[in-house]
Amino acid sequence: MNTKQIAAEKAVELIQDGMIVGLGTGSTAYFAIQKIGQRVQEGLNIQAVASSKASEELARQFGIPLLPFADVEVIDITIDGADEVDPNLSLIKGGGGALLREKILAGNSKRFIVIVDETKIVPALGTFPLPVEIVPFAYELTVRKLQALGAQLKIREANGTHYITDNGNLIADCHFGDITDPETLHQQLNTTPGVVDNGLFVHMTSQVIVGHADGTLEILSN
Ligand SMILES: O=C(CO)[C@H](O)[C@H](O)COP(=O)(O)O
Repeated sequence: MNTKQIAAEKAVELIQDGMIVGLGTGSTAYFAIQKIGQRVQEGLNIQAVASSKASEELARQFGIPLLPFADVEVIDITIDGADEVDPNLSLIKGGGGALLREKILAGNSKRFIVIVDETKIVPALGTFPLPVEIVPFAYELTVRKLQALGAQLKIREANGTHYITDNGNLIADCHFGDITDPETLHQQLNTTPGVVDNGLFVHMTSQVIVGHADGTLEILSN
């Protein structure tokens, strides 16, 4: 079992009968979705909501019952990966492009459990480029505003053209150097016209489950 899978399967132990479960996106979340599917086949009675079309598809493949968002008041637990985790358990997410829906799930969850391998634990956020979701309309202007905030950025591409999120938007992958005050940067970004949301998750994490290369697990919480 690899380190991502160890962390993912530990997180899935927290799921109990009757819960509404938020499904993250990415290669670590994949292992969680797979394990949830296995538990459902063994009789676990839950319903789930997905943070991306890809995870929705996986949930279907693994036989996990999905719930329309209109029917959800609150999610009991969301399990998701991250690109970086700092000592305050602030995160960079969105490497897989699903940051907006992931944040909606996390923000509507009683518990937001982050699953990572040890390489994601950093002293300060910012080595991984911060994904910022921006609307296609006048995106060149939005890019200039982001540059004025200090970003060196690239518009994400896939198959030789702009990468388009599940919400029909673009992603600007932004380097700001070390992000020592994620709360302020989050606010600056999300008050920039044209920005839909950004991949900083501040004061949202309940627990981080870290898989180490030697096979051990570590649980971080504030
Ligand atoms: O935020 C995400 C997707 O938008 C992922 O959780 C993040 O990119 C980590 O991915 P992985 O588990 O594949 O390393």
